[in-house]
Amino acid sequence: MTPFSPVYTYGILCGITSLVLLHLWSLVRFRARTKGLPLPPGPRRLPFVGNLLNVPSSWKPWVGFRHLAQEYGDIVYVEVFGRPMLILGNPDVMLEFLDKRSAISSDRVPSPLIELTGQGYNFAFIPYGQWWRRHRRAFWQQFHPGVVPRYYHHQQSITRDFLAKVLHEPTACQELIRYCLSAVALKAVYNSDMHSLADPRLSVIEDLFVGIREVTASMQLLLDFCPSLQYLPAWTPVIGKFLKKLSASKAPNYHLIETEYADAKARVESGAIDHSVVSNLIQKLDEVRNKEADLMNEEVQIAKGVAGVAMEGEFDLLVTFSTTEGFFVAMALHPEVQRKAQAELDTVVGPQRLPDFGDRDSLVYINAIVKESLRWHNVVPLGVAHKTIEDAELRGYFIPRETMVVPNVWYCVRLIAVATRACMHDHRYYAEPERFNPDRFIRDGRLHADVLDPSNFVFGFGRRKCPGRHFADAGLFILFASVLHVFKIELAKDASGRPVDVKHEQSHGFLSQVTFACITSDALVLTFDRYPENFPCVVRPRSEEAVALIRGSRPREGQ
Ligand code: HEM
Repeated sequence: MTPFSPVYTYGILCGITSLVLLHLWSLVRFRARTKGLPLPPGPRRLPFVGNLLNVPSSWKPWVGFRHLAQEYGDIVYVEVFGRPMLILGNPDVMLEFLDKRSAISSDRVPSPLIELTGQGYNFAFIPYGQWWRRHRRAFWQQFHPGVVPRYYHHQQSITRDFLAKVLHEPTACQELIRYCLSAVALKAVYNSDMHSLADPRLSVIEDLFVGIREVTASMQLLLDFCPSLQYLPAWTPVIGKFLKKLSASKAPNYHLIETEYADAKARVESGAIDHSVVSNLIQKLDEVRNKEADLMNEEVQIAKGVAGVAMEGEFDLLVTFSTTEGFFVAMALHPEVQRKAQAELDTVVGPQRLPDFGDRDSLVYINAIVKESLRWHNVVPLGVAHKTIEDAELRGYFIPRETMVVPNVWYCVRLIAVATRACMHDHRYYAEPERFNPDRFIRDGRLHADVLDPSNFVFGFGRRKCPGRHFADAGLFILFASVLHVFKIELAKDASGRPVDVKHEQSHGFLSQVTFACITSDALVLTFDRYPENFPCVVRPRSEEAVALIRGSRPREGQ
């Protein structure tokens, strides 16, 4: 058969006709699905790659997404390699689609990143369905608002231990924050103690962070849209190095979960009684022990996974850590906020004791600082993407099933937190969001219900909303109140004794950490890093009474 033979030509024509018919047929089917509704507005799509070139892949993609929103509106539709994506840029539309209609918008986009970072056990990334529901239920039973007070004691005593350690070693403040949060999680989840920075589990946790810190939104999108890239060899420029770093987290991750679970199980089986998350889960296994073996195996898997997520689902710890780090930087940059907080603490708590959870309702300004910290340094600027499970209509637009939904939380939090929703349209407020200003949440000496709460956005949406939020919020409260009660947080000094000039920034990763440019007096940029060794804050005790208070506070159990 030559290239010009009739059979050859006929074959080609048949092929082209079939492709055209297939395309027309899928168009007709798509039209039938849309019921005449248009897709949401968005940039023009190119053949095959779609909007690949329009999806922001540069520094801080949430800024790029905001530009798309400014051009196309609150609901922007793009497609990359035929896969649909919706970008929501307005708080009302986020709540409408992801909260109120969460029955259809709570799926996850399968991503190669999950296995690559050793997060296969993490139900945060499991598709919406029965398996996810069983994990979520088991997790919620250990972390709903009714049971979180069970952990207050650990959160409080480990925070006090943190104060003593910072007093002793103020230059290690940043590492001690990581220690404090990891120790609380370890105690609450496995009833296991962590006593110092030398604990080897801390470096395991640090290794976990290495992988996730590498995940930028653009890399995530690239891998999500072209999963086969994960099989590229390690020597491949850029992607190979990225993949290698990700996989460094995998082994330590599983090791930590398995070892801690086995230790906790041995304790439970020896009859020791504690109320840690994992022992509660193991005790619950008794309910299914005599039923089918498969069911039992599944329940063990769920218990391990739930404990693993609560302990170091690398995401949670890093988010809480970055929020706390942002708080320290905010305090150093805003001494007036510190003074106000300390005046409140002096009045409500007084110099004779440290704050505790019983003070929470009276510490209005501290509560506002917690809210403002969550808003100001918004660690998950694009939330965690959801996916739709069926075709939907949103404000007159057709949203196809399997659309990835990205809420640009950074944009909405930056805008709304200045005051009420109406202020989103008020240009006078647009300059304000960069300022750390807890007063924006207070009216007449109380937290004001009309001011939109950042928790409604930074913890995500609907059925996927962060189930660890009450635990995280309690931990942030006790840590911030205790630190401010006894310490002054100041900017570090340069060699000539002048405070370094610090500019707060957000890193461009999926989890956006605190970065800062420290500028010396001769205007030389010292550091501009995501995780600099040079924490630009110095922490010192407020007074001799504060030192006595820290030293006299109750030591932790087991010490
Ligand atoms: C400041 C601290 C925290 C922030 C800002 C935060 C934020 C988030 C966000 C944005 C999501 C995704 C929600 C969505 O898909 O719409 C999430 C999910 C999740 N978070 Fe948190 N989180 C924090 C702390 C924690 C802590 C301490 C824990 C564990 C004790 C935790 C456990 C989880 C879990 C298990 C999920 C997955 C939920 C699911 O997919 O069903 N988080 N979090």
